[in-house]
Amino acid sequence: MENSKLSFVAPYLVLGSILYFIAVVIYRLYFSPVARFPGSKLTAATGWIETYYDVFKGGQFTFQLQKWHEQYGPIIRINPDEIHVSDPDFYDVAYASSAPFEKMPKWLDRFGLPGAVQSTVQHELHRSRRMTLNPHFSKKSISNFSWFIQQRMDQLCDRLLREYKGTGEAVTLNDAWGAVTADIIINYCLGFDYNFVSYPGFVAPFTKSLKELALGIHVAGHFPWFLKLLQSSPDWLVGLLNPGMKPVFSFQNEIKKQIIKIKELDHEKQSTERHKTVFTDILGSNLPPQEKTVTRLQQEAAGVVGAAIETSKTTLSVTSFHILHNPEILRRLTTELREASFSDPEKPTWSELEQLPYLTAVIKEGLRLGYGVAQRLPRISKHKAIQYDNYSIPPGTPFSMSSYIQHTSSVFNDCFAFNPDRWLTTAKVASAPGREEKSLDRFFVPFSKGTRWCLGQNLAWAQFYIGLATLFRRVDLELFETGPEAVSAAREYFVPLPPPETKGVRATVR
Ligand code: HEM
Repeated sequence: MENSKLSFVAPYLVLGSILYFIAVVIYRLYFSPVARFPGSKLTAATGWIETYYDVFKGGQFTFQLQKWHEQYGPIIRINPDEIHVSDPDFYDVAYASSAPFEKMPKWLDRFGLPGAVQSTVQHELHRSRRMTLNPHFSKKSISNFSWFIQQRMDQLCDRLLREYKGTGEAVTLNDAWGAVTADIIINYCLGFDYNFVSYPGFVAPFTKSLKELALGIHVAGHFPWFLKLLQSSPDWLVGLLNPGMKPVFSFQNEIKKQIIKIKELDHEKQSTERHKTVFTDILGSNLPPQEKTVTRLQQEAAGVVGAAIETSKTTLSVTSFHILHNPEILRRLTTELREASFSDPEKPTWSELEQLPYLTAVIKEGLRLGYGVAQRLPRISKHKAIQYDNYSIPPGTPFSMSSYIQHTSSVFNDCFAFNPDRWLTTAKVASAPGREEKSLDRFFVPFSKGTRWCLGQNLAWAQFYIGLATLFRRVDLELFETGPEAVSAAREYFVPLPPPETKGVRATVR
């Protein structure tokens, strides 16, 4: 009896689903507010195309966007809901500093950190969170901490000279930079010193786990239920299934302990701490109590640390590769560093290093070809349409641009070549014939622009100046079995990654 009921209903269910699917596709293709935007009909009809390129083809959606732009023009629809623009001049509109743009609600949970500043959807909530954090990342605040960056770089160079010099053994610079960067950011934000720089081969289980986490970003973005399932499972079970995640759990537990400890200190003691952590700032702010819960603080801290490590590590590795791969660049850089006069010749300050034109140009070129966050950065204008050429992007529609596509656009002549000299001329460029000519800096967007631009860029700049100057002043490195593919952007997992078979930027010490 039950069986015959089921066999009666089943065909109607199947037919109903097919009709629903057809109706959705017809709506998306012909009646959606973004139906008239150019682009592939297939990706306009279903979000599975994005999932296919991101998850099943391994971080290929960003590169597919570029191919679609070549085919359909500068403004395209990239999935049923979202518009992508490839026009260097539009960046100042899409990421305008005066615009109260929001982020996409569907990405709120993809890092598993919905309480973190970078996940925040609403403009006002983001503003209050960001204003609390801003002073901690001001230039003055970072300058006061630059002694630690120098100290950690000296420790790294001492080890390279003591353990690697003349041995022929190669060091993987990605790991070395990962260790330094993680030490710096964790100490600066949380007040712990893990001393990853002292680990064998500079490989710490924690930084290894972060790499693995990055590889999960597309699965978490496209299948949020999977992340929720992992988060609701006990740590011991996830650790059993994926032992690589254990260091992340213990890091999160330590953050929790630290927050509880700081919460227990009274106000006076908090403000006299030797080095103030981000928690001290948030707890001492006038944010409402729901913003000061242990869970929210834990997510904010993990978010800041996560945002810092992979981006800085990639940029420093890419820059180091290009310096070592181009003898003329290495020669000019080391000559400038040797001939400059510093108040303390052994330890130039960040502000003294900023005055060096060639070092600055090398860092900028490293940031350009490191792409920072290679994935597109969607924004939503809630109430006002955004105009691009003859197209009006309706309010509530996500629109995005990508640093990868911006930095490989025609404004950067021979865009894949590492050419610091492009930053040394004052010549202006136009993104197309007849358009306004602007300085190249206007097209430089590794930290994005607008209200959501990188919170940690002062710390990033300080690390790059002090880090690269110390390494290339003190250590004579030579690339070891490393070609350009080791720093090529072959996959996009939020940050750009080289092909999986590459072994990183390896070098011996002469
Ligand atoms: C090479 C180094 C870095 C690059 C290229 C970079 C790039 C970026 C970009 C493009 C964004 C915007 C992301 C978005 O719109 O979703 C961003 C945001 C952010 N970055 Fe960085 N970043 C770097 C280093 C750092 C460091 C060292 C820190 C930590 C101190 C940091 C913390 C953050 C945070 C917290 C946000 C979110 C800001 C917000 O939503 O208001 N970043 N970063």
